Amino acid sequence: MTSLLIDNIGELTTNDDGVEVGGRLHNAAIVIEGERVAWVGAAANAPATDEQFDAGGRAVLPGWVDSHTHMVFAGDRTAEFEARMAGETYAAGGINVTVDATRAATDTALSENLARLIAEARRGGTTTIETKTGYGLTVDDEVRAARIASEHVDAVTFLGAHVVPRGSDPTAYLDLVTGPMLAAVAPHVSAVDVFCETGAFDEVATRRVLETARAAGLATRVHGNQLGHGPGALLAVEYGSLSVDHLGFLSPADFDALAGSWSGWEARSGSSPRGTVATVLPACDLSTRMPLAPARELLDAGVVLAIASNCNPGTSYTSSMGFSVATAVLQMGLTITEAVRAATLGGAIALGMHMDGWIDPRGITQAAVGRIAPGSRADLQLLEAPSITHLAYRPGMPLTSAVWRAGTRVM
Ligand SMILES: N=CN[C@@H](CCC(=O)O)C(=O)O
Ligand SMILES: [Zn+2]
Repeated sequence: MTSLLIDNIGELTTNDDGVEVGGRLHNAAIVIEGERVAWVGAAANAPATDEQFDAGGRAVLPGWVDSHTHMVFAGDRTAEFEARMAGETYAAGGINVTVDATRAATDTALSENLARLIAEARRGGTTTIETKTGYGLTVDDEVRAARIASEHVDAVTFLGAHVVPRGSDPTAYLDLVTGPMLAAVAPHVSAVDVFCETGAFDEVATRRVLETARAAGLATRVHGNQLGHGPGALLAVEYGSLSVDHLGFLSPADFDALAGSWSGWEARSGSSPRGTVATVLPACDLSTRMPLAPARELLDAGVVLAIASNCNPGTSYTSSMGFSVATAVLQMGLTITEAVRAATLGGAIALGMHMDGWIDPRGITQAAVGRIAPGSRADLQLLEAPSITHLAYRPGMPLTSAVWRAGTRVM
């Protein structure tokens, strides 16, 4: 197995509290062996290796873990975006425009579009990607989306409960989603999501989706509290969902429930019981002109936070985690260290990938992601900057200089 030394790292962010709590290492080095990190420490103590890469005093951090995207789609929604920027409000019904385009697309077109989006994400430093179905909304179209996604990404989530498709009866559609559709899609996915919102699925319907998913042995996630106050966050906690995502509108009871779900959990060991991750989606909040989720307050309340791109053609047509991190710092009140941690380790926890031994959609057992520590998957990015601070200090600049995923240089 070939070993690679990444040497002369000016600033190394590991997310490994055993190395330095909430901190960054200076004059550091990393050794990669095969797909995993083998050693992390001071450059002066680095062991001999087969190959060497000089980081030139620049910053290295874990690859981004994008725990929330909707990348299996066709078409775009430029006209809807223009109307929104002219004053229209976002409504769930726009999803049906993408459903029509996606159903009409060939497998090859969907696969190529997904590959294009993943390539964009990799160039921006993303090494782990979750994506959802949800633009098919028939049994065949949802299975097709899940199958195509499972050939490309690290985690696939079933989102048949995205919106009731045009022309369908809501009760009959819920029966379909929680019955034959779930059964047909289950072999291709690791989790089930539901859009719990006015215009999508109400509390009763959301409970049914979460109950049937749980009965099928699948993890759950919830799109909640995006367009207004609602039961999404409370239901996610009640059903032990891995994450609840969006969260622009939270009540004190929502904060209490999310924080309570984490009491007694230590991120370092990953010990149970684990709680429900609050996933904020800054690019989506901006693109829909919705209030920014209260990320600062969630962290202060003791909730584990993730930052994701929510890349999709309706509400957030970007896979840029760098942009999301910069927004979280500049507009949501996070420190750069907190934002980077939420966009790496936070996403990994939201996906259940922060510990060794998770299984990818192709059935391959994988090492932990979201940290740079001995034994973790060697997913890391080199910045064209001396410090992660530059991600927010120089917003919008293409700072990703090199990316390794599972020990292989991918950019
Ligand atoms: N909120 C629900 N689903 C997506 C939007 C999908 C769309 O508008 O196409 C989201 O996360 O924002
Ligand atoms: Zn979403």
